Amino acid sequence: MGNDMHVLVTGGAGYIGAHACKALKAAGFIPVAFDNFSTGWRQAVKFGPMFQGDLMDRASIEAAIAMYKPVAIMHFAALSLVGESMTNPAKYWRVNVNGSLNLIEAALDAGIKNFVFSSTCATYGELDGVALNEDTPQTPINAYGGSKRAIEMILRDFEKSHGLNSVIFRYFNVAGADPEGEVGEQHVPETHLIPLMLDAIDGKRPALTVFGSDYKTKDGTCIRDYVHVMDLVDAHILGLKWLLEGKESRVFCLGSGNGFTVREVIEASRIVTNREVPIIEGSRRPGDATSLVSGSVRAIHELGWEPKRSTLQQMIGDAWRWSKQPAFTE
Ligand SMILES: NC(=O)c1ccc[n+]([C@@H]2O[C@H](COP(=O)([O-])OP(=O)(O)OC[C@H]3O[C@@H](n4cnc5c(N)ncnc54)[C@H](O)[C@@H]3O)[C@@H](O)[C@H]2O)c1
Ligand SMILES: O=c1ccn([C@@H]2O[C@H](COP(=O)(O)OP(=O)(O)O[C@H]3O[C@H](CO)[C@H](O)[C@H](O)[C@H]3O)[C@@H](O)[C@H]2O)c(=O)[nH]1
Repeated sequence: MGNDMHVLVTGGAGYIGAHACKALKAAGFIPVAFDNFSTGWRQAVKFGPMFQGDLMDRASIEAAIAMYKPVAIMHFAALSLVGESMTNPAKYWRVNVNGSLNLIEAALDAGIKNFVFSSTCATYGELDGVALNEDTPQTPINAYGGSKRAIEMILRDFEKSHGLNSVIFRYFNVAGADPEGEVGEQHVPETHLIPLMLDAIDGKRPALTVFGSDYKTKDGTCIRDYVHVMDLVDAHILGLKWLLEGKESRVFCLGSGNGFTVREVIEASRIVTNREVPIIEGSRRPGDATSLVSGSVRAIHELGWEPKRSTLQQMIGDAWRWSKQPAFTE
């Protein structure tokens, strides 16, 4: 790839965006981390320029695009707490949808037509036990999933009207950290299962609360499909190249295809760390679907994606090593 191909990475200071910046640099691109640092970290911007801006401030997006003239946008920036989206849906519709609209319009005005977007399996909703793929109907049950579904629809409409090309990735549960330890997951507040579990093992939290033991699953706890963050960002490089080669807009699910209950993840963490996980049995968390597991092989067949690291053992092991490093402070 060209020497000076900039890619604007919104949310490039966040968990997945920072890993994507690392992968972009390794693939010969220059990742420009566009971020308002609401949940991201300046110290996670290590692989290219940093641009402080906000999706809600269209002028800041235009300024970043004018400065770097990116060949494409990778759009990670979003609010993504399912629980908060249930109590404050307006915030999710405003930031995720209006913010994305600002970004898409600014990109099109500057002649940028290549767009890689972070969507989610939370757009599917409660589809008990069905293996999910790109053709599964989307009926989100929380405002977070609803807002992501709306952005997917905007991208499709803008393709018809303005020739925008997009690769939409619907992620399952992203986990793990850069095995080389340069970046990793650090959310405040943390809501994700694996980092919370590791904190409980390490005594940084009193215990892990298991959200519901009365689901209709083999052990009563929710089933999720966990995918390693480095595998996930590998797919983004393939998706970017797909667009730069002029191929058609496409949706891809990114999951490992394996579903694990919360109790199975607890057991895997016990084995990886050789420590007990202190747990409390709690009630269900509003907005949680019973089971979300990918049944798709499209990314493997069409993009040539090879998820190599998405075993529970590797994801938990990499997250565990990351948790032992000094935390980001700014
Ligand atoms: N983590 C997962 O398991 C998962 C699963 C499915 C989809 N996703 C999606 O992937 C994307 C990245 O998730 P993450 O876990 O890295 O989240 P994150 O919170 O770590 O990163 C989001 C980044 O966007 C920035 N940001 C937020 N609002 C902004 C705004 N208005 N303007 C500019 N920057 C803003 C934050 O400061 C942060 O750096 C999100 O779109 C999320 O919905 C994540
Ligand atoms: O303290 C906890 C945290 C989580 N869980 C359970 O662990 C599983 C995983 O929960 P996470 O919060 O780690 O992730 P989600 O499944 O809620 O993920 C959702 O939110 C993510 C964004 O944060 C992604 O968008 C993803 O696609 C979407 O399904 C769920 O069954 C949840 O109930 C617990 O039991 N206790």
